[in-house]
Amino acid sequence: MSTSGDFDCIVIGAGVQGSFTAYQLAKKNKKTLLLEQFVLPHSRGSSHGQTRIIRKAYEQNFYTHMMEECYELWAQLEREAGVKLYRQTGLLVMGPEKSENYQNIKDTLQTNKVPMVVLTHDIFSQHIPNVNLAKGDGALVDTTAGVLFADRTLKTVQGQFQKLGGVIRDNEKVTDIKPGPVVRVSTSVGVYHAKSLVITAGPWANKLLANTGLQLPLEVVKINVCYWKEKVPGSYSMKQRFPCFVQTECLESKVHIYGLPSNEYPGLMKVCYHMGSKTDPDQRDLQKDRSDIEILQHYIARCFPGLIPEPAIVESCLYTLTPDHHFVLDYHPAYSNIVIGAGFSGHGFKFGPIIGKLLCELSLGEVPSYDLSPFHIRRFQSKRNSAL
Ligand SMILES: Cc1cc2nc3c(=O)[nH]c(=O)nc-3n(C[C@H](O)[C@H](O)[C@H](O)COP(=O)(O)OP(=O)(O)OC[C@H]3O[C@@H](n4cnc5c(N)ncnc54)[C@H](O)[C@@H]3O)c2cc1C
Ligand SMILES: O=C(O)[C@@H]1CCCC=N1
Repeated sequence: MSTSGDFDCIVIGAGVQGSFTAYQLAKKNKKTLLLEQFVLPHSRGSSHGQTRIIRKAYEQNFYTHMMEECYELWAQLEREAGVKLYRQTGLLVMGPEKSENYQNIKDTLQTNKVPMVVLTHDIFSQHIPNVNLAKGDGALVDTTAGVLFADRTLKTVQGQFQKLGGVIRDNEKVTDIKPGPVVRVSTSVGVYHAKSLVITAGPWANKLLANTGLQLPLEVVKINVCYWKEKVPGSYSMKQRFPCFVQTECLESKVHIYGLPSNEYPGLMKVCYHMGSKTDPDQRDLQKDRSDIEILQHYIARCFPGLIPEPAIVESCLYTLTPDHHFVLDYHPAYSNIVIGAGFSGHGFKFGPIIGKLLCELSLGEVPSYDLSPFHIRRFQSKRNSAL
């Protein structure tokens, strides 16, 4: 196979965002190359694992708006590939009734007429068994929410990209980028040229952007992905229609705690802390902080009495955080044919199809389908609120 070539577009990074971007470009008949440093599939970045939450329950209207179309795009891909990628379970949101976070989510759902159910304390346990709702906490269910099958998504979207004539070259690390009207990309194997470049390198974004003279305020943190054993197997399972959940804040933590019904490992429910400790993505396994697990243990013992409060499995995954936890979807400030998708801050998977569409639009010089001002690089000069 040739180790050099000319493309309409090169996409760097075959995580969820790069894979959907490459697929969208190929759908528009653009000759596209998707480069990945590791052998695919891999578990060193942010997109691996079996499951992710999809939801419309957000504090900000702009995310809920984007999710309206995004659900359609997920369904379209499922139909096109004949694969099931989404399972509706609902998302239980719990948090201090009067808190800003909880009220903002409720308001956004109401404003956007998203189907939801408010669960008062007197009916809560009828609907959600085996969960203790804290005194003073409100509870609602975003009924549109559910679980995305993550690994299956990557396999599917990369497969569809290849069926459209797209080229994936894995085990090929990008080592240099030379900007210009035609961008020159060097890898561990060869040299490629393209009219435009999309950088979706996840936790490695700043390492790559250094080749273009840009650094973004990104922080990479390692997440301990914890699975907890059900005392009665199946009591929090997807089969029993147990929902995903987010606890916006609680006695133990101001940081969100979230979980998904047991499914991928029978008898084990995934419950995680929405923050981790700083790491270098190439040194991930040296970061051994487990203080979040202690917080989770206390929370689980108090609120999920049907789980053994000791993690049965701990896996690793990386978040790439921006200061406000909103994404970066923008042109490179110095080069209009280099597009950046970065900083997905632990909540970007569900947006994959729409991010792919938007990054494709930017790289083709089209007007983006949504107002991208919340995602512009220039916002880092001013302060903003955080996202869920
Ligand atoms: C534990 C955990 C739980 C999460 N839960 C949810 C959830 O419930 N719902 C949700 O919507 N989101 C969730 N997220 C967030 C979501 O998974 C991420 O936002 C998303 O996966 C980011 O994808 P990415 O493509 O930007 O990054 P990545 O998946 O890391 O992809 C970047 C790719 O670029 C490649 N790369 C980097 N540098 C180079 C180079 N020099 N040359 C070639 N290739 C390179 C990397 O190897 C990698 O494959 C979660 C994340 C984690 C870690
Ligand atoms: O994005 C999601 O839905 C999950 C749950 C809430 C915190 C971050 N990720």
